[in-house]
Amino acid sequence: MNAPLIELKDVSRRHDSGVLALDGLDLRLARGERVALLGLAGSGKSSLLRLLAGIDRPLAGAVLRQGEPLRGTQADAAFVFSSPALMPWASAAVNVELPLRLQGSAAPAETREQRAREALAAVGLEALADVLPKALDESQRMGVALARAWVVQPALLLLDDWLSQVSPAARPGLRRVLAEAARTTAAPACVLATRDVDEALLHANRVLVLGGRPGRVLDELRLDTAVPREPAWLETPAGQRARKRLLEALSSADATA
Ligand SMILES: Nc1ncnc2c1ncn2[C@@H]1O[C@H](COP(=O)(O)OP(=O)(O)OP(=O)(O)O)[C@@H](O)[C@H]1O
Repeated sequence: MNAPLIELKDVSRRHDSGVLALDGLDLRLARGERVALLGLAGSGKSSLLRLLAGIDRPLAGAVLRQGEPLRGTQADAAFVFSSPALMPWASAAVNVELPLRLQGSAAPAETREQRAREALAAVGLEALADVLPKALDESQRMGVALARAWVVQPALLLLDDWLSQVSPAARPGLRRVLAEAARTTAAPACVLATRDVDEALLHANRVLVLGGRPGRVLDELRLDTAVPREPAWLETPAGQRARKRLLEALSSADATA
């Protein structure tokens, strides 16, 4: 059997402040897989994403990338946060190019720009490549942030609460943009951290409920239907059963925190 893209074995993570954020955590993540980390504030979701990206190191246990110990950050691991954090003075294309510049890409400027435009095309924003962020609406700005992650051709895409500050009406469109981008190129493994049960259910084939202090996996739910799911799926009997189970797991997390 092929090694998973990333594997965490009995991992714990202590922050420099002394806080033990995670303990005894196991996770195998396959290429192209869509996982949601669901948990209350402080349950360790972001800490786990940072371990997967190689930004932080575990206190104990192992983080393996295709069977080898992960050493430092990975050029093909990309984050999207709840704030798009675009440079206001730079066009969408220049914003999207930024990771290539930061990675010290040896590619000529024209190639970098071409890749930025391709990443914008992947999220349906090619026509806005030369536009400044202030001329974009909120979902276009988040689309540019997604393109900025896409430009590195990620094998691992880490979404840290990415839709929490987008208005509810704009969320289905952005989920579809992500799904469409993943269809047209090699789909990255995609890990979404969220406090929102419905967001987890619409995104993932596997939902891990994190909870307790330190954080650990309290429950794991596998879902077979294709993703992304439309919000109407939440009202089906399968959707309601899944939501009930996750809400119960979250309230037990609350009790153990
Ligand atoms: N850089 C840091 N330095 C010290 N402690 C931290 C740091 N980051 C997180 N923590 C602590 O680690 C624990 C887990 O935090 P983490 O941010 O991973 O949780 P989270 O589930 O992502 O929370 P949220 O939903 O609020 O983003 C918390 O107790 C938090 O205060």
